[in-house]
Amino acid sequence: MHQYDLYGIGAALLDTEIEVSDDDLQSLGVDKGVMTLVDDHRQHQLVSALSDHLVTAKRACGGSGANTVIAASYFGLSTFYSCKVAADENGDFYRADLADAGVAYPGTLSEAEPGVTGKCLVLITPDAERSMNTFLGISAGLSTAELDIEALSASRWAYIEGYLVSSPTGKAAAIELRQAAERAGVKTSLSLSDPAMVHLFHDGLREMIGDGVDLLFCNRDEALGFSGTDSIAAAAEGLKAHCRSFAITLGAEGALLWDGEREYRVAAPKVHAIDTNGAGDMFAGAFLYGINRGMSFEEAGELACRAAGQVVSQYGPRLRPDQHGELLTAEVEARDAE
Ligand SMILES: Nc1ncnc2c1ncn2[C@@H]1O[C@H](COP(=O)(O)OP(=O)(O)OP(=O)(O)O)[C@@H](O)[C@H]1O
Ligand SMILES: O=C(O)C(=O)C[C@H](O)[C@H](O)CO
Repeated sequence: MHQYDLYGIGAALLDTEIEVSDDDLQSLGVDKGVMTLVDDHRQHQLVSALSDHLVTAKRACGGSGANTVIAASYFGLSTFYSCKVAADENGDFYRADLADAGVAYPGTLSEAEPGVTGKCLVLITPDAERSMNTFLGISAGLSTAELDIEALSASRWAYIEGYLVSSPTGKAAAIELRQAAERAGVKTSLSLSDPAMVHLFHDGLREMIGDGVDLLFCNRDEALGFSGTDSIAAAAEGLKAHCRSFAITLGAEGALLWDGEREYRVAAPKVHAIDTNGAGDMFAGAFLYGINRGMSFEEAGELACRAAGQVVSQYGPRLRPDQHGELLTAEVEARDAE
């Protein structure tokens, strides 16, 4: 009997989203389409330069891994999340937001230390692309101290955010989590997170993956960068050496899935995309829900594409709680109609 369906780990970040033009990105010197680590000062500088463009006044706890685990929780999985916040207002907010979403967390999250909770400034261009400037704050010190091996051992699946590779202690925590999961017979999954992480920390990601995870998530650029090729077919072959199954997301073209035996292409619904922040995170959350509930890769991929299609049609990396239930109802109706 498993206490949790999904145990995740990642950086705890509060998101602020701002709509900008490509000219804004250029004049502010922001790299488009990737996550760049910045200090507090640079983040403030960007926010004040763009304060009249603000699109999300509402704070929500983000960070890629949290977006995934919260989505999985709203779909109906029992979830646990390891992360680190500071003893500040954002830290209190983050803890409350996780609890509201029904996500359990380790005791260490309640013993927050002095410092600053991490923040992510997400700049959205008219082509719906997201360019992120992240100040990790106290999340840079996320470490094995935030792991709860008992909770992990009582879980069905583990999910590791690849962004952790940028912090030496975060990477060590990710590796220990994977190894503990392997010892306890918990299935392992990991997201390569961002093309910049693949480019800057390729070897670190290899260490985090070890002899291979059960399920690897990545997008097109991450797959190509990780495999050092410019063809998706070749990248897919290359990835098979590092995992027992994968889901490669392909933006508006949906996803390429491999369940260890067969490959499947799943189409994305036609939507008007305005903000792709968190699209990959939602895909992973919905997909993990699906396979936890016994769906085939193809069925889980269809649900994940529908859910991610909804996320890119609205601002912010998360859906409202009720939207998860609506997606599941639509899923059942679509299957009944087949
Ligand atoms: N324009 C779009 N139209 C429909 N669905 C989309 C679109 N863009 C993304 N999606 C959905 O989101 C999923 C993930 O998108 P993508 O491959 O761009 O991942 P990503 O780059 O990791 O996203 P992000 O890093 O911004 O979270 C896709 O598989 C698809 O289901
Ligand atoms: O868009 C992505 O790839 C993300 O991972 C989303 C961000 O990490 C997250 O919302 C930032 O807090």
